[in-house]
Amino acid sequence: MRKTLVAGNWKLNGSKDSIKELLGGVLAGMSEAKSDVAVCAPYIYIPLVQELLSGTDVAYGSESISEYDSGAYTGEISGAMLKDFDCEYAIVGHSERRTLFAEKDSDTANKFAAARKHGLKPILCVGELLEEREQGITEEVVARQLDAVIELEGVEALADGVIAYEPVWAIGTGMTASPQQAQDVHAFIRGKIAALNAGVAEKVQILYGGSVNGGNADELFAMADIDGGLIGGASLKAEDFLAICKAG
Ligand SMILES: O=C[C@H](O)COP(=O)(O)O
Repeated sequence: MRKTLVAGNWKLNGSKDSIKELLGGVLAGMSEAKSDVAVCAPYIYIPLVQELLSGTDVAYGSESISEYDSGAYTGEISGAMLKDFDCEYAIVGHSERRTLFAEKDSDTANKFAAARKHGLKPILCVGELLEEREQGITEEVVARQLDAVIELEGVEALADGVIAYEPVWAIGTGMTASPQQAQDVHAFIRGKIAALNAGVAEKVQILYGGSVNGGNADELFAMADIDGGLIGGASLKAEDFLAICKAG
C-alpha cells in the first residue's frame, strides 16, 4: 500500500517572516495530517527551512536542481549543495521550468539523474498543455516526458523518486482536472511503468498537481492511482495546506 504524500511547491514566493509563520502554522497542525508532508522552497530559504524543520515530521527540498555537479555554471545549485542542507526532495521538470525557462525533456532527465546521484528524491513533473489535451495527445506527451528519464536512468530509477502529473491547464487556474480525468492519466502512467517493471509501478507514488485545495483533495486522493498532491497556491497558507494534508 502506497502512503500519500502532500508536497508544497512555494515557487517564487515567501520571505523570512512569512516562512516562519507558514511553517509554524503547519507544524502546529501536523498531528492531524493523514499524509506524509513536504515543502519545496526557493533555494535561498532552504537553510531557514532546515533550521525550522529539522527533527520534525515535515520533509523539505528544492524547486529545481542543477544537472551539473560543480564548475563554471553561474547561478546553479548542485545536488551536493542541497544534500549539504539535508534536503530530501528536488522537483524536476516542473512545467514552469519547461515553458518559461526552456528546459527540455533531456534537461529534466539529467536533473532527475543528478538528484538520484546525490541521494535526493526527484519529484518528476509531467503533464500536457491545454492544446495538447484538445488534440487528444495527452498520453503521447506524458509518455515522451517519462521516456526521457527511463531511457537515461532505466525504469528502476523511477522507484527512487516521485512522479507528479500536472496538467498545465490546471496549474494556478482554479480549473482542477476532475478526479476521473486525473485518474485516467495516473492509470496510464502506472500502466506504462508496469509494462516495464511491475514492482516499480506498484511502488512509485504518483501525485496530482493543479489547483488542489481543501475542497477537492479528498475526492482526488480517493482515486486508485492518485497518491497525493503537489500543491502550489494552497501551500502558501498554513490553514489551506493543512486542509489538504488532512485529506485522503
Ligand atoms: O507545483 C505545483 C503546481 O504547479 C500546482 O500549482 P497550483 O496548486 O497553484 O495550481
